[in-house]
Amino acid sequence: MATTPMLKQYESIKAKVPDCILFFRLGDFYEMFADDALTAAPVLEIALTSREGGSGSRIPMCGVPHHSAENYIQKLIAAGFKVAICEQTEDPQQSKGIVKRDIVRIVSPGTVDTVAAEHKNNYLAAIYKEKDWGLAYLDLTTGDFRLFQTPSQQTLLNELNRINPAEIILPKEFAVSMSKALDGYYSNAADKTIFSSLAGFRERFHNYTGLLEQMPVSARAAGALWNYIKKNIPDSSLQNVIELKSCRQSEVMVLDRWTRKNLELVESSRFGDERGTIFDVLNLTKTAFGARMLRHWIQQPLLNKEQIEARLDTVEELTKNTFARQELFKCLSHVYDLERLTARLSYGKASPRDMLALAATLACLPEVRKIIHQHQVLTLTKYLEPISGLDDLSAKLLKAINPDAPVTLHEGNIINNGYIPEIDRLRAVASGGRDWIARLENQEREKTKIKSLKIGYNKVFGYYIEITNANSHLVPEDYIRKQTLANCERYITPELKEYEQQVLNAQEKLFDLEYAVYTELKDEVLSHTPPILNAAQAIGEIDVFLSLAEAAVRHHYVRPEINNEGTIHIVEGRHPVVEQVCNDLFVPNDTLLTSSKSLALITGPNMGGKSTYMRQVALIVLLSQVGSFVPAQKAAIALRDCIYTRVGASDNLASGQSTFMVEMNEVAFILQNAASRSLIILDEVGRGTATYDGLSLAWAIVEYLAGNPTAQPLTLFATHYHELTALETMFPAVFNLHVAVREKGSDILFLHKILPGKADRSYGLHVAKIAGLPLDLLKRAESILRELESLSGETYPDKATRVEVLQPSLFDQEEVHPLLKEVEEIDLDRMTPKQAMDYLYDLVSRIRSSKVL
Ligand SMILES: Nc1ncnc2c1ncn2[C@@H]1O[C@H](COP(=O)(O)OP(=O)(O)OP(=O)(O)O)[C@@H](O)[C@H]1O
Repeated sequence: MATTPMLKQYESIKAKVPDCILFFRLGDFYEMFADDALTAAPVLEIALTSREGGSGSRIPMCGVPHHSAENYIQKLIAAGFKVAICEQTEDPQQSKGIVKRDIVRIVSPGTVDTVAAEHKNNYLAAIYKEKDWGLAYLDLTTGDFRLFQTPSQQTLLNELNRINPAEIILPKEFAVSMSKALDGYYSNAADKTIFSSLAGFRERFHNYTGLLEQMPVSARAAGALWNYIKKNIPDSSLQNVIELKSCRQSEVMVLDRWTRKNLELVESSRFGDERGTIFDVLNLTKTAFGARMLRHWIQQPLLNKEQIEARLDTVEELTKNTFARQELFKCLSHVYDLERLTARLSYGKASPRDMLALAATLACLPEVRKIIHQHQVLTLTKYLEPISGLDDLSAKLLKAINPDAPVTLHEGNIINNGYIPEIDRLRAVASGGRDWIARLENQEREKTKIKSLKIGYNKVFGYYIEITNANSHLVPEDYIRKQTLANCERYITPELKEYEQQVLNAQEKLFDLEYAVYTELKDEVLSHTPPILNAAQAIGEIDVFLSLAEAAVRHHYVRPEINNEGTIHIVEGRHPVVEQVCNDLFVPNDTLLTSSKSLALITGPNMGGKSTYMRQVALIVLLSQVGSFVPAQKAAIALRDCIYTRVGASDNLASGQSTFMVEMNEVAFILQNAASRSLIILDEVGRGTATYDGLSLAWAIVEYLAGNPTAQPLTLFATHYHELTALETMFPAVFNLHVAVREKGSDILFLHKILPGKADRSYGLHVAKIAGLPLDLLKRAESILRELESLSGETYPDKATRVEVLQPSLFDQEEVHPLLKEVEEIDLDRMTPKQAMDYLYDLVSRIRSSKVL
């Protein structure tokens, strides 16, 4: 129990935020005490000390400097803590007794004002449930605020998965029932009252009454979200949040979370980040907000043909107008993150440098307009208006703010000379004062004949004259002694003090005036928030179009033709990501899916390229609906409402589901939701269970998809169950494709070419050989394979597949070539480098002349 008044004050404040680490402001530091200190010190890697807690006890303590607190706060947030910031709420010099302190802000993952990932949004989400599910999410660092409402919990989870919120608020009563579904998210159970007192929110968004009435459950979630922010960041004006948007499912393509994951749209399974994704290939944007917008576009392809064609028109024009594209790109590379700068301004966190960045960005807008005009980029003319009207503001800021302004606000040097006459005058007095002091120093040296006489300054005594003890006998009588040090004395004179007062007064007035002028400028910028955010939106879109056009040119993409006839016809299609790693070796493939031939069954060896092919088709369709050009020689794309994929094995052991269970869940979801305007990719469905169970399921799934006369989605189905190929003769919609391989002795060569008809075999054992399984094991596997095939042969729908297997053994031990033997026996340690080189030349020439190796 603390007994000092300060620690008592600490305890009473800490009691208000038991779930937070309390940053308690003491002078220039934020201190943490007791359990908070014990928890935070190791996370922040700072020293743990202790402080007198009264009655001889000591309390653990650690602290961080206030000017670098942001980094430490971020570290604690990243480690899963919430941080409450407690400031001194009165001037310590004016206060009697203990300084008043209070909590000014509670920082949690969804309410941080700085985020490291510039390409990603940082959403705070709230969920509410009545009959429907309501979702609202807001990125405080960009002002993006959206509503989403759906009757299906699965769809809600899907949307959550897409936006990947940093934090979720939900009413306490759902917290338990939702805990499994929200596993992996940072969630906060809140009191129901914050979901019901919506007056403040409704007042702020009174222009959106219609939307709020259409989406009443999401409106509640949005209101709760608003209340939560107002409570946790009471002094934020939130002026950067000006718009409320709705996310309507009917306007964008449905991509469930498995599809987004399987197609590696914005996050790859290999790296867990954007490397190796479709976003990575297309993202040539120059601005952070352009990159964030592209991320959204890729995850939300459009459904409306006119909108898609309009985007394609813009991309096409920019691919053709190379000069305009390059000029615009050059211009946008000087653009800073307008959305996040505006957000920082509205939190009162913007430094003069942020204002300069904003001004420099706005100063690029006339140039963008000029390029659009000069190069007659017709599809971009609609952006001219939103990027106009801010020139005066940027000119004013650039005139007002010193390009070398410091990060801090209270030490002057913010405002340029020549902007405000009074600032110039005060600055002249303050710096003239320094010249005057230098003159006085010389004058006093001459007068006293003390060469070492110095005039110095410190915060306690102000200006003083310092004289070493050796010269003390020369000190004039009018000097007033102020301080005695080991080898000198410090004096003042009335003249010095009088001038000091003038200088200090001028400096103080200067700093205050500079701060006031800066605040005025800041308020003026804030009053322009809506046009600035509109300009950001326009520049973001231009940036995305430039990026799509540049990617199209660099990677040789073509404009897809969008149709409503239900036909996907791709000539020489490529996988946009795999082709990047294969360079010129990628083998393009054709695709033709129509309403009468809607289900392609693809067989062929492991490693043949089946998955790559199916994903490539899905990605080409998706990119077309994003409004991007596509990797193909020609592409006619039937508009799709949704793409479903079930690719490869995945498990969700954390939620207690086995691999097979997850697979069946995903397939069930697809079958329940697929309709004629869906594209379905199924890769080796059924392989997670016993062979016959798997085969029967796969068979029945194909029948289900191909046999429905009213709703036949376009489907690509890859399988190792060769028996399924017989379905081609039973269902008119089904047709077989296979991946070509060439056999070369006991080896196989993957041609990665998709051809009509079925594959004759799987080559699984060949692939295992390539992977390096022991030869003895492979031989044994081969004999088991033959045995099994002869046993089960009669049950195969098509026996032809079996005959081919009866061929000479693949895995007989090969005779070792004499050259290899010779090389193996060389003793390299006994050779000089010259001998080794000669030997190598000889070896190469023998190999070249030999046909054997
Ligand atoms: N069209 C292509 N051109 C060049 N290389 C390709 C092509 N398609 C696939 N590949 C290469 O082959 C590898 C295997 O492809 P993929 O995973 O698609 O085979 P698969 O037939 O689905 O195999 P499995 O049946 O074992 O899942 C890929 O990693 C890629 O490097």
